[in-house]
Amino acid sequence: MLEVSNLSRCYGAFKAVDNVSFAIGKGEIVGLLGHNGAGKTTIMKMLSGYLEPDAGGVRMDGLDLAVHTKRIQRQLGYLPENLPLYGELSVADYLDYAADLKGLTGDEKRTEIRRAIAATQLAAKLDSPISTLSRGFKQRVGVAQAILGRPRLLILDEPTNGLDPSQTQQMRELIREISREATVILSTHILQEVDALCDRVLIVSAGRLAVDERLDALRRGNRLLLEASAAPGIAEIDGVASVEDAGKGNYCIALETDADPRAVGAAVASAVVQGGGELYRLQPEQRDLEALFREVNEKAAVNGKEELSHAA
Ligand SMILES: Nc1ncnc2c1ncn2[C@@H]1O[C@H](COP(=O)(O)OP(=O)(O)OP(=O)(O)O)[C@@H](O)[C@H]1O
Repeated sequence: MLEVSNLSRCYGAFKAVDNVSFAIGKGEIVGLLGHNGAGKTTIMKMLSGYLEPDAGGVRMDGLDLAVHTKRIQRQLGYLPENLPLYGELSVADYLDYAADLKGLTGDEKRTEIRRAIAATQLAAKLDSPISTLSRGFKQRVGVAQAILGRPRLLILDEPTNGLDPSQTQQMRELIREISREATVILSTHILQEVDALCDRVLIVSAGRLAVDERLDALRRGNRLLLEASAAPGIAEIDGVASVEDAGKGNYCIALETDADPRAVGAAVASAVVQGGGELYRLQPEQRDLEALFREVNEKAAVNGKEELSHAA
């Protein structure tokens, strides 16, 4: 549904997004995770057509966003990080204005506004000026404008930013509800948010895409750690994506997405033994989002130091 190819964007000489590619299918909830300044907002702005990439492109259902900008924007909803809400407008007036901006008219406009109000439970606040709303309600107004027109792709930048725990819970339920009809990309730097909501995680580090992984695969464990005297022919085993030789008889075996770790483990064990080698250890690697995130950041820190020493 959404194809992002080699997206890059600089601010002056600084490269904020560097050659990012991924594809997202219909109905997925994808978390875009990364430290402050990693490039999440810049990517989302480019996905929504509000910022032009310097290189690369975005396609939705095969259509190029740079060419069919308006047509694609009508099918997407965007909650920016700092949504400019007009404080003096009432919630009802603001949503009316937002619906106009989306090109909604007549009955469709009325139906859509009603639907967005019901989905975000804003009925009690319709006449309240936005400036008088709590942070949580302002965020709901932001989501309400984003879902007007039943977007097929919803892009939410930090949707629970500044919300208290109960508002956060309500927002997560709302996002789950919305995802029944739409593909959702949400950016956050909160790991639990991704764990609680998403099917898949993209981790951005220093503008680059460091990880693109399904959370069920991550939980199931998609790597095997092998310690053996030799690892003959392991890379050719069905279900093995790659084998990294970590030295001293240690190998890290990455599995293909749909591979069964038990079946691949059994095949690896036989390959070692039948090849005349000795098997010392074979186990699935236990990883969770936190470990993965830590790994990415450690790698980024090492790369950063190397780049600095090259520059010196
Ligand atoms: N308009 C701009 N001009 C110059 N630099 C910018 C601009 N917008 C973003 N940057 C820089 O680009 C980098 C990526 O910023 P971006 O806002 O995309 O990161 P982020 O991952 O969304 O961060 P956060 O989690 O803090 O919102 C940062 O170093 C930021 O300072």
